[in-house]
Amino acid sequence: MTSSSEGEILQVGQVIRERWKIKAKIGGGGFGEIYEATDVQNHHERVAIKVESSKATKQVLKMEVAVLRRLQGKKHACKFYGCGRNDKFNYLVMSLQGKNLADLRREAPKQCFSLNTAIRIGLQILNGIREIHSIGFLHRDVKPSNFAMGRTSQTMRNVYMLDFGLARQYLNAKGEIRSPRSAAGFRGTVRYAAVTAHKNKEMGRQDDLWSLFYMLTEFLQGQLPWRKIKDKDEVGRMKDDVDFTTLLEDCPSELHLFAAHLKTLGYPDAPDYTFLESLLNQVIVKEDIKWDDPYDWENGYDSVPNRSKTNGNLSARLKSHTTAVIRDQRNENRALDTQAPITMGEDEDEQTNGQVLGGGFESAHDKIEKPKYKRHEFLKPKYGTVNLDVIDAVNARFAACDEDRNNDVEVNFQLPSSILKDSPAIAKKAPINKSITLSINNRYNSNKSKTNKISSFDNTNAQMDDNSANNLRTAQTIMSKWQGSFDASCEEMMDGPIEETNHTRLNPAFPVPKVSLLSTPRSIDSNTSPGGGTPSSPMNPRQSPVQQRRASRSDKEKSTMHRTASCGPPQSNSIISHFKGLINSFNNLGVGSRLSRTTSIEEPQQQRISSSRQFSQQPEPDTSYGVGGGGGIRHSTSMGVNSRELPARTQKISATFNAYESPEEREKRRERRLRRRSVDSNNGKVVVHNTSVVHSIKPPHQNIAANDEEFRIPLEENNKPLLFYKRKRYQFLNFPRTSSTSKS
Ligand SMILES: Nc1ncnc2c1ncn2[C@@H]1O[C@H](COP(=O)(O)OP(=O)(O)OP(=O)(O)O)[C@@H](O)[C@H]1O
Repeated sequence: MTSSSEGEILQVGQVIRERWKIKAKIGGGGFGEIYEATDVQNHHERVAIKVESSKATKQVLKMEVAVLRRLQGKKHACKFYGCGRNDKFNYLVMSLQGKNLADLRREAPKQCFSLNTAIRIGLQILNGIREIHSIGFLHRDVKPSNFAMGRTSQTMRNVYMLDFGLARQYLNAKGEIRSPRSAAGFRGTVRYAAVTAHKNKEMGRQDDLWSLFYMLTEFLQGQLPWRKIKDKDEVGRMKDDVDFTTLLEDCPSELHLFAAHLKTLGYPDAPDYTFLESLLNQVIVKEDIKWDDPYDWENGYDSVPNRSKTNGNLSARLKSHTTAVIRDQRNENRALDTQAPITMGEDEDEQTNGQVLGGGFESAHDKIEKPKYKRHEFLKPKYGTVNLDVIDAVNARFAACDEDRNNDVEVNFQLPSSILKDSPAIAKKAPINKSITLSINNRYNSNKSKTNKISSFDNTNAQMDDNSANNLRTAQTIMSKWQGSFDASCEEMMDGPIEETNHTRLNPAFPVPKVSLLSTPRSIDSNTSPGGGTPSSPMNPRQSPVQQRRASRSDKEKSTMHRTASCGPPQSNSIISHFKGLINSFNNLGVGSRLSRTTSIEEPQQQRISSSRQFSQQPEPDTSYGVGGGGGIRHSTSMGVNSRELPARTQKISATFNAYESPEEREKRRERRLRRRSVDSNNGKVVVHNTSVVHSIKPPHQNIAANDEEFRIPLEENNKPLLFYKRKRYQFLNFPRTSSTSKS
């Protein structure tokens, strides 16, 4: 134990909330500091207090509190006594436990436990993991230092699970498995993390159990082959290619079966905890282990065999195999990397080298070397180097942010008759109105049910998707890939109540039968332009690097997406352009553009009529916005299709956004737009009516690539390419930390 000193969050003798008096610092991990304290209001009961600085970039204590509260009453959870915050720190008060398993193993002469101890401890950990899974969470940092033995005579043989700072909810409020993100940052501790984590994939329940498997192996063998290896990716490759026969040499054969079961499990699969438990129980029976036997540390490690010696150097024996694999796979595995900063928990005892660290604290060296999680920053990509998986992860984040917010946007697309003619499937689905409704942000909930609220979880960092049924997962994933473009700012969503404003909820002007549109730009690209990069694609000339990467994804990747093209046959380029234009417009809105936009796309012969009827802006006094001073205009708000007044052949997409814009800004924008359009204007193809721009659409059979400009709804006022918006959207992820609130 170390006493707290200057520079640490709490000082010895300090009393928190007139109740908990700090006695000593007993631990300090990557995310906080642990102190022993006494409860001066309750017979000086000894408690543990975990604190994190309120200025810490990683605020994990709220998650810890949320999980620990839900675990109350479970056998392997500490008692929760209270929590709170002040301007300096956040704290969590819980029951004080004894030594953690990492320390206990290090104290053993050969850094390993007897089979007797390892299996019984393993069984308890298995049950602890089962408990946290039963409340809908993954631990994601299962490792020896996150399990401690009880401290009192009643609890000293019980294992307690600690540290829920990296926990993640895998069930939604309906008890359904949340859709996996196709990319997730590395979470956990390199030595014990499952291969899934190394691959930046969404972790499932089986991954906590893989960590238990590595723990058990280390308990028995005294080391893991990748113990000395710092490189996360290399460790991941070693785990992926490990020879289990060598790894589990001299271990009970049941451990092979343990691993074999885990290998059969994917993200959504429920592990067979009972089977795994029975495997460990078989060892207990086979080895005649008694539950009352002392644990190794209780009898001074007398019963610990010299396993490490009989096993020789496990790392060395496995090394030649894995090195060869590493060389072969190095390039291939680079594809697993995301551009986002990868952070990781570090090996807990890499520096111990077989020695026991006093009190089990991290050395200063550990602390310097230990990379810190950047929980909210890991998705922030470098400009221009975003890969698709990161985009998917971002979209998942956005999905998490829009929980129960009324920010859904619905757009009705009136399809050009030429397309309907070419696409009987669409025509069949929307026989009367020839419309497609695209629900934006209301992802996965085509029935618009909003029952996925997880109301009791407002005050934590948990990320919750409101995605629902498993059988919709494919569609959900697809929708998220596209619809992420429409999400509003996380900042806005996370920072307290949202007023439902017109610009966050746009209703269709005329409700029409809804048809889900599940084909993504990616699949559209592949349909219309195999390879995604042919010059004939109308999108191609302006494809951002992200789009190009998207288009050039390998066939293998594409096939694993199980894309659903519910719109039937490949669609005409013009409708794709319409959608893309709308996406771009929404992007503008999403990044907080103050532009007012009234845009119409319609057939040439109708453009003047419709523009005058439909798209004239409706100035209103600038009273309700109260920003930007007087003289601003609040524009009308509507989005949808209105073809009632128009002749039957007119097909149009209209989008009018409600946003503030001063007259000067509007005028400047108009001038810029005119400059941009001057060429086309000369051909009479673009008509500027008032402040509305009406673009003519060429019939699909014409060479639209050459006239791509015509098909684009104006983008941002500086006409930056799409990537600009993508980048802006990522910036939302860097939202300022919301201040935590006391839960006590
Ligand atoms: N309730 C407790 N009783 C006794 N010791 C505790 C308790 N909670 C934590 N500790 C000790 O503090 C150490 C670090 O705790 P914890 O894992 O919660 O912090 P952390 O900052 O998340 O650490 P890391 O990043 O290394 O996982 C534990 O290994 C354990 O030894």
